[in-house]
Amino acid sequence: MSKEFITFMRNRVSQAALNSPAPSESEWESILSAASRAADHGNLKPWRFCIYEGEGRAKLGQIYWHHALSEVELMPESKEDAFVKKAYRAPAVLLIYARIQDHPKVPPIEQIMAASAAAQQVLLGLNALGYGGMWRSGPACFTQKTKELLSLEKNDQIIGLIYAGTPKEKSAFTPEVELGTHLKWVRD
Ligand SMILES: Cc1cc2nc3c(=O)[nH]c(=O)nc-3n(C[C@H](O)[C@H](O)[C@H](O)COP(=O)(O)O)c2cc1C
Repeated sequence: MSKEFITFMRNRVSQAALNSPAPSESEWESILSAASRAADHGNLKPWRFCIYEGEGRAKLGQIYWHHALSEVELMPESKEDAFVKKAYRAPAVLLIYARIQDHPKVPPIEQIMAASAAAQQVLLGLNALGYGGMWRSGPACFTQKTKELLSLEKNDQIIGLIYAGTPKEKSAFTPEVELGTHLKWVRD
């Protein structure tokens, strides 16, 4: 099992092209429970999850659109559809954000790291159940305007959106891994 698990992690790939079905409610619960075992300094559990699916994605699409309206002067109304459609790139979209607490020993960056670790666990969990996922972000993830539109708190930090569903095609390739220049041993 341990060797298989290493191979499974080694060969993980993102999937941009995703169809229905997305994970069921109980599958999401098991993925997100497993993701909630991410490393977490101070046991703060800073990750928060919100799943948009079905027509719920229209709400997310409207957030993309209203964010764009707030950023671009004279944005033509005709562009609304294109922004809303982004939320429909997959049958489900998981928003992950970190709820940052003031803590004497755990600075915000560590809370963001813990929530990011949870996001990576989500990707693995999706693949483990036969689903595909793609972690996306973009400048809109890092503005106060988006937080307002999502009714998040001022100090919350968006980690990203994981688009989830069933891969349109099974990935046949083994991703390249270049460890050489990323690893140094210090032994004496
Ligand atoms: C924090 C974060 C944000 C990302 N945002 C985007 C994005 O907005 N658009 C995109 O195409 N890929 C984005 N990616 C990269 C993809 O999720 C994916 O990792 C990349 O396409 C490489 O594919 P692979 O995971 O199969 O190696 C992001 C990755 C991370 C970790």
